[in-house]
Amino acid sequence: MPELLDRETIVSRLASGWEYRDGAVHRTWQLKGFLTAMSMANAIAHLANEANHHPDLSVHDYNRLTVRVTTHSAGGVTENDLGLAERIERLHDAE
Ligand SMILES: C[C@H](O)[C@H](O)[C@H]1CNC2=NC(N)=NC(=O)C2=N1
Repeated sequence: MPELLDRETIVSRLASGWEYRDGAVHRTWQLKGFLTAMSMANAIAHLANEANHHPDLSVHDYNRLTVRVTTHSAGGVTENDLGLAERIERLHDAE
């Protein structure tokens, strides 16, 4: 089982815009519209499924997308979560 990381390690490795709270790393984006937010959610879903690491995704308030990444089996944030957060971040940069 992957090892839980401590707060200092997590916070020092998060890209700007990401937050650590309640045992997970989160980011919310405001996109151009509802469909753009849905498309980004789908792109994340594909990437996550390939990695077999599944975040919580919420499209809300018309054009906002919130992603929450944690490792359920470990009960908190592990290397897998920081890795997925980085890949999501790169995907967003590319869009
Ligand atoms: C069997 C399979 O590898 C596990 O159920 C995986 C799938 N995706 C997962 N995703 C997340 N976020 N946490 C997990 O603990 C997890 N476990």
